[in-house]
Amino acid sequence: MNSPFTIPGLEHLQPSGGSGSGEAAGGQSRSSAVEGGDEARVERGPRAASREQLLEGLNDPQRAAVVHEGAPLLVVAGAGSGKTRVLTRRIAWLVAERGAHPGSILAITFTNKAAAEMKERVEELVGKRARLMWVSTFHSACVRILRKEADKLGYKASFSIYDAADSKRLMGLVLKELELDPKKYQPNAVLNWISDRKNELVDVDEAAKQASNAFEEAYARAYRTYQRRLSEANAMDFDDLIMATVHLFMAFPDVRETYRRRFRHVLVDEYQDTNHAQYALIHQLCAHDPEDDGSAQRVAPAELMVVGDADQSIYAFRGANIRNILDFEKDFADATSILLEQNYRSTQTILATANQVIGHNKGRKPKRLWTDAGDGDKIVGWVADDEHAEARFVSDEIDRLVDAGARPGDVAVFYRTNAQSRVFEEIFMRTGQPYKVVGGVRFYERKEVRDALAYLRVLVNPADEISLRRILNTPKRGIGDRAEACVSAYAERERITFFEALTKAHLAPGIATRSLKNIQGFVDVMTEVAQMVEADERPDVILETILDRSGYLAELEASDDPQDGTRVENLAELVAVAREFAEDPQAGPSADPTDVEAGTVSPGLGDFLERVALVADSDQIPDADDTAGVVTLMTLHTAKGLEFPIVFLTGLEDGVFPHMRALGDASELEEERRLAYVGITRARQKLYVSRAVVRSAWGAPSHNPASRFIDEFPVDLVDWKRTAQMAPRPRTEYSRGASAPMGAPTAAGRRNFSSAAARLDAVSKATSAREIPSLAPGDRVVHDSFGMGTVVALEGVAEKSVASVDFGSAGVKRLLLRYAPLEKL
Ligand SMILES: Nc1ncnc2c1ncn2[C@@H]1O[C@H](COP(=O)(O)OP(=O)(O)OP(=O)(O)O)[C@@H](O)[C@H]1O
Ligand SMILES: [Mg+2]
Repeated sequence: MNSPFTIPGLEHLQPSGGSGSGEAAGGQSRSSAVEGGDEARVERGPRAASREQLLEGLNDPQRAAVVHEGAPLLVVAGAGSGKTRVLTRRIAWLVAERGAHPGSILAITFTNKAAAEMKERVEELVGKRARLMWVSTFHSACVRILRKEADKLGYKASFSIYDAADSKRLMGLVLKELELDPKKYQPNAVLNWISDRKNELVDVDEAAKQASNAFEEAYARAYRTYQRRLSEANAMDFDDLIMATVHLFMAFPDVRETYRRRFRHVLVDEYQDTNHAQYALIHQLCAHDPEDDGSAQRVAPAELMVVGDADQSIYAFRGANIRNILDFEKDFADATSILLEQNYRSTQTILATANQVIGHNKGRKPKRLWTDAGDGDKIVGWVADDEHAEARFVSDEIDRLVDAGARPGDVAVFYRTNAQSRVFEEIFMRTGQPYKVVGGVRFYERKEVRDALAYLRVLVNPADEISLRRILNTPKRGIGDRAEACVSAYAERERITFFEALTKAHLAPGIATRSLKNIQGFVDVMTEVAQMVEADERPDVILETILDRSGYLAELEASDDPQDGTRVENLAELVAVAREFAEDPQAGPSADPTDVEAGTVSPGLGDFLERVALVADSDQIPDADDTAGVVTLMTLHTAKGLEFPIVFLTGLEDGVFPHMRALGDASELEEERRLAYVGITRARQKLYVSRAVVRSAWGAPSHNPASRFIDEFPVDLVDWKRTAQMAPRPRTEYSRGASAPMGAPTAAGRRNFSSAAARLDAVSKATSAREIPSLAPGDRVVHDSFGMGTVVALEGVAEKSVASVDFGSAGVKRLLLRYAPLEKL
């Protein structure tokens, strides 16, 4: 079956195929989060690679990094210089040549997807025992530690992991409890503030001390209450995972000692994007122990290797601290650095452009990054009238490239913000070009999926109040807000959890008899199914049982709303995900070798929930083998670490990229420029840059001047195939704003305004009731989420017309035409 982690409705857009070559001159190649390349030549199977094979295809400094022993090692180098390749080979080298036990290796990657690929490569080199390594993101590694040690922090091992939506709900409750005006204190703003504190390891008490005005005091109070409620719910948010692990090590030196004894080798990719908390964690494991006066039997610190590129630091907004890489030699005694200077990814043209752009950032260490891949093609520039014309250009150009022998899987389209994918999706749907949006609408964010997961979480952790309240009256079972409030008040008074209060609801004052009966029914079902969890029943079986026993499925099935049909299918998909997990815990992109594989424990519901909780945006990158026929769309942030033969860098406009927010801020502008550097250096052979003169953002069309980054491109390396139509000044078009006079719309501009107005109109129609298209069986249609389909049947009349449409692998859907975002082709 398809990967369970793809978005239902888009799976049909994944033909198969794929080949690889790590050599830029090697023609067709696939995208890869780590390295494609000559790894493919290394024999698969249990036989370990020879010493020569482990060092094959590495240059001298790369080899030096692989075989380095002892002191902390920093590999700094520009994009595409083989940092990730070196890290991967070093792991294999440690196991194969230095006799390191795989279980003594902790390797940190930025995404679960990258971790899975890295593990696979190492396994190819050293065989199955590679599975005992910890190759994971910071978050996954911390979860594994915390599951074992949770009790020391006052948590149960079954703690829930709250994602952004859960945290927001909880913050809503917190703000209410503290009677903070929701207009002044937005949940997201408070959460961001708290996240910043956690990334800096500032705990609740410290934050309260630091607060210097009434606003901050209120934030600090919200932080305190939020943490209290998280811990009452036996839950942690994402930032807690790291902070709690650091605090654990600080508070329990013996625990830290255990992990220092265990991890003899720590390796970190993308080190430039670590934040302070992550840095502290590495420090705990790898720095000399300041309390070690030689008297106690302390363990020597682990061998540490970090690789990174300060020019690619793009997560400052999430607390990443570029100083971590700049100060490495200060932070770790007797550290060594190795520089890599040869780029193996891109042509000279692409590299020169990237180097020149990033050269505009101040206070960076200049780097010499060179390639012997040859000049390659010039960069192609295109100025479109509006964003639709830009998308058309990209689409036409892809057609042309494919006719000339390229595969759609070789192509990536990048943009600054998620919302920009929409126009590209529209045109690809029209032309029938299969595509994949990485990090778009997420399967796990759909309501029904979240509801189902909330049920499971409560079964594992009844203290999880947010999940419990979510499902208490979903489906509707006659437990109203009033009853919920009574239970909540009772819980607070008795200092018991919300679930316990439910079991004793008859003792809580003010609840109507009918509500009591309904509460009892709910508690009975949960208690009964929880016994299956106790008995270690398979996650898929538990899921099916609870969907059935809770009445959730029945309610959807009885509904006339065609959307509910889709919901049932999504739940079926979730059951399939759980089944696949039960049968093969290694499956899925965030696979992590746990004790499960060691054969000690069978994969339980808790393991399944953990897997699901840790699936990050970027994990929707399809497997290389699935992507040969699929164009990849993604934001620049998601593109980090990847490579593609052909790249379209779109929306190069001031206010779009660089982002509006950064225009007035020198340091944010530098971060945007690093993002541009990341984008340009993803391209191996061919780079396109484009911009739109008029763009409708949030519905209102605006004239955006050309991105200032375009000014920074070497003029002679860009071949402008089309320049702005309205300002025919070919010699000045590189300069910012020259082609798009503000406030002076030309005829073309006005046309765009009116077409934008028409689109707006269409949008507002689409969100309310819409005109019912006249359809006949056999008609081709396109749906906003399911893509292209064929009408197979029609029923009902006028307002009640329902069409059954076959959307290929997304299945046949019944859609109420009055509301469905459906267009006849
Ligand atoms: N010595 C080498 N010979 C041939 N190809 C190489 C060599 N080193 C790296 N490569 C190839 O160059 C490409 C870039 O390597 P890699 O992804 O490891 O670079 P990176 O430094 O991690 O890049 P980024 O900064 O973008 O993360 C890959 O296709 C890799 O297989
Ligand atoms: Mg890399």
